[in-house]
Formats: sequence, C-alpha cells, structure tokens
Amino acid sequence: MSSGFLKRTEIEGRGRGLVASRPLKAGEIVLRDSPILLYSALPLINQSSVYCSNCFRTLSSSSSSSTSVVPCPSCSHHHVFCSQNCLSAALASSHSPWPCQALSRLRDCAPLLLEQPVEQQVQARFLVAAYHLALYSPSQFQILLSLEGAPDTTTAQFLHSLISSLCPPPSTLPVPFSLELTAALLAKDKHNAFGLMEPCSLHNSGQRAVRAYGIYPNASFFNHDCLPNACRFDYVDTAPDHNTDIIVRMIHDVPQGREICLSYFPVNENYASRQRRLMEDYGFTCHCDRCNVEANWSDRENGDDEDLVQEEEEEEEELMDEDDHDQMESSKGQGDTDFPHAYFFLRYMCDRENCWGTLAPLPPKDDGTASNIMECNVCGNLKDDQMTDASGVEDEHPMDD
Ligand SMILES: C[S@@+](CC[C@H](N)C(=O)[O-])C[C@H]1O[C@@H](n2cnc3c(N)ncnc32)[C@H](O)[C@@H]1O
Repeated sequence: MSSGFLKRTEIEGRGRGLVASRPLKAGEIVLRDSPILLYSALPLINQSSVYCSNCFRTLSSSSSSSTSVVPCPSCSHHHVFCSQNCLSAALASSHSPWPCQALSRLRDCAPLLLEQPVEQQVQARFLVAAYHLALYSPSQFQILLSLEGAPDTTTAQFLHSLISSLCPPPSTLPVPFSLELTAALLAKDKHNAFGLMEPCSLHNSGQRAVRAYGIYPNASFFNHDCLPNACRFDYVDTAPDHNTDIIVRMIHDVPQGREICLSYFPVNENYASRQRRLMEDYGFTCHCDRCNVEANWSDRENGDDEDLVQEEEEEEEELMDEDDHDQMESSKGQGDTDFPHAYFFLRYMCDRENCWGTLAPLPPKDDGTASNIMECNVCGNLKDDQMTDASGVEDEHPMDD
C-alpha cells in the first residue's frame, strides 16, 4: 500500500508496517478503510438482537421490539435487519443461503459448540464468513490469506471437524477446504481483526464489549506501540454511509519516515498485562520505548508479583495503579526522553471515568492549523486541548520529533 500519507515497508523484527510518506500533522486522517469481512461478536444463540445483522447499527429500542425490525425470511429472529435495504444487501452477500444455513446448522446441531466460551462460537461465525468470502469474492479472500498469522492446526481441529460434518462449504469453493486452511484463517483473524465496540451508553462500568469484528485490508498493516502516534475511530451508529469503515487519525505530529503505530488495546494497561496480551493474542514481545522503560520497574510496580496478586484482584491489577503513577512521576524528573508517557497520559488519555480511550485532535482546519478540539476514540467525548492555544499553536512537547 502506498498513499499520500503512508508507505508499506518491511520493518526489522516486526514484519510489514506503515511509515509516514511525508511529515504528518496532529489530527490528519491518514487512512479510511472498509472491511472485507464483518461478523457478529455475539454468541450463536442470543435472545434479543440489539444490532442489525448487516450494518451492525444499534437497533433503536423502539424498533427492536416492534414490527419495524426486518427478520431474515429463513432464520427469522436469529438475524434481524434495521431496514428492508439491509436485508436485501445481506441476502445478496454476507447472509446468502449458504452462510444462513451454515449458522442455523451450527446453532441447531452442535450442542457442544454452544457449551464452549463465546470466543469459540464467534470463531465459528468468522469461519463461516471467511469461507463465504472465498465463494463470493475470491480476490478479497486472497487478501485475507495474505495477512500476517501462522496457522496452528491443533486449536483449529474442533471447529474444522464441526464445519466439515455439519455445513461444508459448497464444492464451488475456489480453494481446497482443509484443516490447514481453517487453521490459517483462524490465525489471520486472531492477529488482524478489529473490534467495533458497542455504544458507550450501554455500559457505565467502562467494560465495553465488542459488537462485531472486521478485517480491514489496509489497517491490518499497522504494528503495535504501547505509546501509539495514531489511533482509530469508528462511527458505526452515526455515519450516514460506510458506517463500518474505520478512520485512523494522527495523535500528534510525526516526521517523514517514522513508523505509524496503533495500540492494540487501551494504553492504561500495565507492563506485565500488556506483554502477556501481546504474546497470547499476537505472538510477539514488545520492545517499544515505553516497555523498555517499564521493564526496569520493580515486579510489584509492573503487576507481575504473583504472591501479591489475589485472584479476585486480577482485573484491577491489570490497570495502572497508584504505584505506576508514582513511578511515572519520579521518572519524569529524570527527563522527558526517559519517560515520555507521563506527558502522553496527561494529554492523550481520556479523563472520563472508566473510559481509557485515546484522544486525537479533530482534523486540521482548512488553513492547515491544528484543531484544539480533542476527540476520544472510545466514548466520543470532545474536549478543549489545554496545550493548544486558541490560534491552534501547540506547546512544544516531547512527542513531535
Ligand atoms: C496486525 S498485524 C501488523 C502487520 C504485520 N507486521 C504484517 O507483517 O502483516 C499484527 C502482527 O504484526 C506483528 N507486530 C505488530 N506490532 C509489533 C511490534 N511492536 N513488535 C513486533 N511485532 C509486531 C506481530 O506479528 C503481530 O501479530
């Protein structure tokens, strides 16, 4: 991929990545990407459908309980749509006869699958969607196969045998249906899927679930950094069209040639939790600047002293606690180059309770000056950037160069 903003290149120890083709400004939109594949993140059987099965918009509470919701004529309440248009679009693509029947068979004839954690049921949904993509758009299926992710046939065995016995893809599949292919697909999904979150208002606790997952052909090349310089936004419920596109905006200025990275999860997690997650979910050890600093913190501050961690406190421990913040404060005195994240947290982390979203400025104004309005990529909150003056001129800060 090469655009006016980003160039794809090989990066030592990280595979392919995206670097700035020219100096990039805070707030600039560097990528707008449409999914090649979208699938629900809900269990196979869920009583009340909250989202349209085509566009994944939230069904309004009035429409979800009334006749204005349009059900699939074959599987009825299992797949409902926000409009006749969405139903027609789905019947001609993602919810055509084979995926509709395959999901029905998995729901009705695989009691063992329904006993598995939701994660595995969602993987079954992904496989149906991926095999359907092979039938429906072989070229996009090839793009999916070209993404990063090494197959693991052991973990794929259970789902592969279910699909081959209950709902094998039609013989017109352009690639041989095999355990190896199923394993490869699951690996692509694990390393590359982006979650489209449910609306913030559904949960006050800050624990937001994912409503759907998408595979985005260009955004899949962003590598991870625990102090990202860009973040992604989605507007599933508010965008008038292409509502499942994701938009990546710069958090702050970066020079030409700098790698552009996202954080694969909220930036407030502590070192031990981040490293665990990156290894388990993405198969790598992070050596970013923030990790290099935090690797030298004591075990206690990093949250990996098992004697101190009670089972029931685990979730809380995964977030940065007061000790971490004390470490930040003391390290800050050693110079900003040793510890840029105190500045990052202050300026770019949403301060709304339990949000933990990242803030990026709105796109620059027409005359090129930076916007002083910051938008949170989780709760959508807009706030004035205290560190940009009214004319859009920013304070000098350590993350620009
Ligand atoms: C979404 S893909 C990113 C693009 C990928 N590098 C590629 O070549 O297609 C995620 C995978 O990239 C690699 N990766 C991402 N960030 C990394 C980092 N900071 N250090 C090492 N590897 C990284 C890991 O293999 C991870 O599973």
